[in-house]
Amino acid sequence: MQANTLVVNCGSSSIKLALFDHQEQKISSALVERLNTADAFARIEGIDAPLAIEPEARYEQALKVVLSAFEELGLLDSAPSAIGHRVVHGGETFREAVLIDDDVIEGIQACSGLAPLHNPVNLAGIEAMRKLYPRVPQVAVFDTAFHQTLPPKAYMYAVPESYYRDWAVRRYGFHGTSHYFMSRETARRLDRTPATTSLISAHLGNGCSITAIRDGLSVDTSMGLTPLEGLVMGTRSGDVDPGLFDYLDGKGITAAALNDVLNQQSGLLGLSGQTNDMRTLCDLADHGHEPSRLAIDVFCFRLARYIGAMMASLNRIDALVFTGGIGENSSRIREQTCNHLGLLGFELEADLNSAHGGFSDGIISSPESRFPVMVIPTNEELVIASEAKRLAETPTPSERP
Ligand SMILES: Nc1ncnc2c1ncn2[C@@H]1O[C@H](COP(=O)(O)OP(=O)(O)O)[C@@H](O)[C@H]1O
Ligand SMILES: CC(=O)OP(=O)(O)O
Ligand SMILES: [Mg+2]
Repeated sequence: MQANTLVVNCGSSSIKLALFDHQEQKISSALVERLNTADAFARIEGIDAPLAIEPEARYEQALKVVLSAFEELGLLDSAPSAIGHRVVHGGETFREAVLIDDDVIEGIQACSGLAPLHNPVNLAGIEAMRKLYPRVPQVAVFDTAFHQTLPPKAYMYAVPESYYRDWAVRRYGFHGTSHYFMSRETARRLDRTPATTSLISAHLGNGCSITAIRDGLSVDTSMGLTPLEGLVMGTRSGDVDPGLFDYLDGKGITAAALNDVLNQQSGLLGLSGQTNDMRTLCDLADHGHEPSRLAIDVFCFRLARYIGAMMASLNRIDALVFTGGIGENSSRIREQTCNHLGLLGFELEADLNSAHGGFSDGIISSPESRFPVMVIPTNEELVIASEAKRLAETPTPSERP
């Protein structure tokens, strides 16, 4: 079976690829890891042997290796008909997915300062794919797009209003493609329409964010101007007192240096001193490593506080939904978080929560719970593929009759 749409998600040290057919069924996926190091490798779903990637390979070289393997396996014709890229920050310029041209690339570059860990590498992937497939329509799908419906009371910071007017300082929110998928999939599973479904969506991966979705629209979210605000994450601190910047400036740590620390050396890694990986952290805590236990406690408590906060934006809750690597796989994190929320009426059913060694898919709350709690695996790739296909098939103004 040959692919129609290719989805590319370039991270700082990894590339995730997915191939979809004409019916939007996934036919394969691949993951490149440890990019820019001597032990870079790629793996294609269902194939045991890893593909060798040259040491210190850049995006284009790594992509070529995977794409040739897809071709050899008969999964990809000489070229796909559309390519969809995940782009993290679209600022106020991009309110929805767009076909990529030189102006779009410039627009994405202009937003790079607001997502320095993400946008430059997303662009590296776009540039590489444009070189490899110059004639294939390529589409950018933004993490920020779904949050364009936030009301001003949720997106404005209480700072001088001119910061918004002059410098576009506001909450943008991220992981929008995942939260959008959650809103549609939750509605489908509850036999409702998206426009009548309200939920709290907790996306817990390496980056973590939570969104209040009212009648299918994002109305509040924990990430802000950049993907640093909000929940505790793998290496990101989430919320801190902004007074920290001046205080540590007095100790010789500049704002730029502190920003790097808060993005790359904080969160679970900073608190535990060991790892940003939640699975490893849970093992360490089980073996009595106190800093790891503390990191988990801070993670769950912050998350519980945010679940409470998101209720202020909703007039009904059809479900609290967990997703992302941690949300989908860690019964322990879901349990510890919901244990803070008894007063609000969230109650898990232990057997449902811990079925399948932690991995869950479906309802995990008890019949007594005031609100259903669910686990739903996210599928950002599917949303990106369907946006890419839709835009690639939309006639451009010059093609319209
Ligand atoms: N069984 C598990 N228990 C706890 N954490 C897990 C488990 N499986 C995966 N995770 C965690 O999920 C996180 C990665 O989430 P994922 O959504 O795959 O990341 P990314 O944001 O890179 O897509 C890691 O912290 C990993 O340890
Ligand atoms: C925006 C963001 O945090 O993305 P990720 O989870 O991929 O780091
Ligand atoms: Mg992710």
